[in-house]
Amino acid sequence: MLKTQNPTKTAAWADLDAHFQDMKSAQMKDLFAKDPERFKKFSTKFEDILLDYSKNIITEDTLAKLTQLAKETGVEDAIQSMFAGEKINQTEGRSVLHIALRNQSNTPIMVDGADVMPAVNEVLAKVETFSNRVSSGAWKGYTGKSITDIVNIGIGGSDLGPLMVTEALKAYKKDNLNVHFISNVDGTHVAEVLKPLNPETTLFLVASKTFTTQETMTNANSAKDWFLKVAQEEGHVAKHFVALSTNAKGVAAFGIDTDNMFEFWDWVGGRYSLWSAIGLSIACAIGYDNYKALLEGAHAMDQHFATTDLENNIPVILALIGIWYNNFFGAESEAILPYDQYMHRFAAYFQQGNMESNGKCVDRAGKPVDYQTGPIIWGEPGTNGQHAFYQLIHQGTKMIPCDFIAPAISHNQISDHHPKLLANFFAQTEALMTGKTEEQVRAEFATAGKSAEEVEDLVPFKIFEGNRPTNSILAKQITPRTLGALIAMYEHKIFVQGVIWNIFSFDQWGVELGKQLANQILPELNNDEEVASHDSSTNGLINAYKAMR
Ligand SMILES: O=P(O)(O)OC[C@H]1O[C@@](O)(CO)[C@@H](O)[C@@H]1O
Repeated sequence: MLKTQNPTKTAAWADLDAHFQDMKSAQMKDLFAKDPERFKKFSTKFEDILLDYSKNIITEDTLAKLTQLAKETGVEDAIQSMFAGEKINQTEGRSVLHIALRNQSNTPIMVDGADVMPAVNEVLAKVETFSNRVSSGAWKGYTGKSITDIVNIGIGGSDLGPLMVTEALKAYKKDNLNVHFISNVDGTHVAEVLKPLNPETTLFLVASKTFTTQETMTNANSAKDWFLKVAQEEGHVAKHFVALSTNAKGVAAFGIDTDNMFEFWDWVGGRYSLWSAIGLSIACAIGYDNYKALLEGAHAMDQHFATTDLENNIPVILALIGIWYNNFFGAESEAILPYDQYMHRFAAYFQQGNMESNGKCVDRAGKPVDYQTGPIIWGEPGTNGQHAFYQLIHQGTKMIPCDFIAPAISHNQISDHHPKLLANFFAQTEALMTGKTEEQVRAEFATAGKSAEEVEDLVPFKIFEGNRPTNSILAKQITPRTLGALIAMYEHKIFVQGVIWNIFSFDQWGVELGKQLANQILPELNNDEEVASHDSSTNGLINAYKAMR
């Protein structure tokens, strides 16, 4: 069980509050000027990943006080509890063991007195066999043809992870296989994905932990109708549909042979499930060996997280810096900005990972919190973001802590593209930290031959206050191992923040009400009668819809 401790009642929090009074006007430029060793002190390496957290409004004293907060809120014990398989997902009575899915050391991990590793390894072996058969062409469809297209049907954690990883590792994709993703219940998504495909050579992975999710089951049934319209016989379904789920009964009821089911367990959270059978599309797309390397990278980060003291623990450092801005500077969002087009879904993945984990307002004692918890996560690849929202990050009224991520080596070495990308990667965090003073603006105008009178009115708009915090994560290259480590790093950052905020990070009750009301409204849409069972807005909208269709 996790310790229940209101963080704001700790001595460390009071100490941080006082410290913040000194730091709120601190300028990073001054901190760098005072300490030429600053980069060395506030950067660290993990394998081929360099984390530079020196462009933050922190001192060694800040980090010491934040680390004390982690100690007083039980982070060290919480880490051990998670790795020991304790049921820390308390409201659902479950362990939280995505770390077991990638436990390449194969050390026993106990749940209810049984080691889960044999079952984990059995499913991994099945994933290996299956993905090798599909990617080698040995798996044949009902007309004897090899599979050319894989369609993952899932949503949330049963979509975002496989999608993000197969995009991020597209450089490793098998040439003979295309992978597609259907998630939205909007008929457009299934229609557009299936349009170019051939039922004879298409394999569907129905990915759903519960096998009850409305969008996924609707899309899966439409896909099955599309397939049977050509294949005709129900018996052919077995060669073209597999299920990734914890719910064998639901899988059988849908009409998928449970021999074609890849199971996982209730101690795998949906948003932490890409390491489980939900990752089957990844293994098919990039090959099992690369999928294993992804797991190995995450495992290496797990071992760092579980064995490194708080002061040098990378997920802990990132978590504490995030809390510093979220709870003391009042920052309400964080941007993840990968300077790598393949990583274009990385921020979206952590919208669920972070916001579904820590978007909570009730603490572990069941009491409403009176402090900020999870931030809003957003972001787009660089350099595109620079031409979209960096204006606000540089000169807006909001502090937006940003994580800049870039590979030193691109998978696509075309002329001088990558050096230009990296120049922007380096320049943006420098600009956000240093800004541009009024004197510098005036000097630039003077150098351009502009008289003071000419430009007087423009000067205020060209000033950059700077002092905008960023982390820089420079990886040698985005390989399966590196990506696995990066994902695990952020997973553990989220975990640490949830522990400190005294919330439960592994349930998601907040997604239930909308579904419940949608199920009540759905039958009301199946007739032309006027509805009056809701508020006037919802009634008005539904009735207007009925009048339009
Ligand atoms: O994998 P499944 O059971 O279909 O759930 C899909 C997604 O739906 C949720 O919103 C929970 O209902 C996410 O937590 C989850 O990843």
